[in-house]
Amino acid sequence: MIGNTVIKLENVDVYQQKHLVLTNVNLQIDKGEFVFLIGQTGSGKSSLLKIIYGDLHISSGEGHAGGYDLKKLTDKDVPFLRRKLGIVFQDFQLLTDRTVEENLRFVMHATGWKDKNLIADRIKDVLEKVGLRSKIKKMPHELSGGEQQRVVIARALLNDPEIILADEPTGNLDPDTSEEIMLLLKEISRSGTAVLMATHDYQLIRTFPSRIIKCENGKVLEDAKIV
Ligand SMILES: Nc1ncnc2c1ncn2[C@@H]1O[C@H](COP(=O)(O)OP(=O)(O)OP(=O)(O)O)[C@@H](O)[C@H]1O
Repeated sequence: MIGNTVIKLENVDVYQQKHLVLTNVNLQIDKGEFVFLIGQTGSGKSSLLKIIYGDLHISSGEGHAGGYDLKKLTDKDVPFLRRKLGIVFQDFQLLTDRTVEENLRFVMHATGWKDKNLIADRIKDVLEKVGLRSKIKKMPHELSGGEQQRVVIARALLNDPEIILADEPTGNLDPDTSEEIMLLLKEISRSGTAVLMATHDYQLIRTFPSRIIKCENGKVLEDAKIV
């Protein structure tokens, strides 16, 4: 984090291969902010998130995320950058052959945690935060879709990230469960972790008014309105 700023992109062009997806992107997200990211299919939302988590490189412009200079990012830096970013994507699902606790422990080992007691405490901590302390020994298939998504959010919180990047986190959930997940993400942002959430769910945006940015015609627009 630089000052209170978690993400800062200045005049960034976003390419997928040779295809220019977004031009001259300027974006700042501060500690604890909640931001919706909207735009039609193919407008560049995922590409924008990929720039932030180091999956696409910045060729022109300047970018910082989680204290890293994205332009100077090396392959070795990427796992460390991702510890500063909690990633909640539909394709980062739980491992189906192990319990909630084992899923969380797996990530902790992969991100360098060694002390058994600290690991156990942290797992309890994040499950408490998402209201699933009692489900620690359950297998993913024993949980509802909303509960599974809460575990995914708990997993994203393990390394105390500066921001959660969420790509359609309510995409597979019914309206009531979607609202519960939104309430949780809002609460997380209030406690200081910023949230950037890509969504197509305008009803959810109406229910939880927040800053909205929009990918449209190759640009990222601020103060977007939904109709
Ligand atoms: N790996 C890739 N190689 C080449 N072009 C790509 C690649 N991934 C995406 N694109 C192109 O980049 C553009 C932006 O795609 P992106 O996935 O960022 O859109 P999106 O707004 O996230 O869409 P959705 O809402 O469907 O997830 C599209 O034109 C897409 O075809």
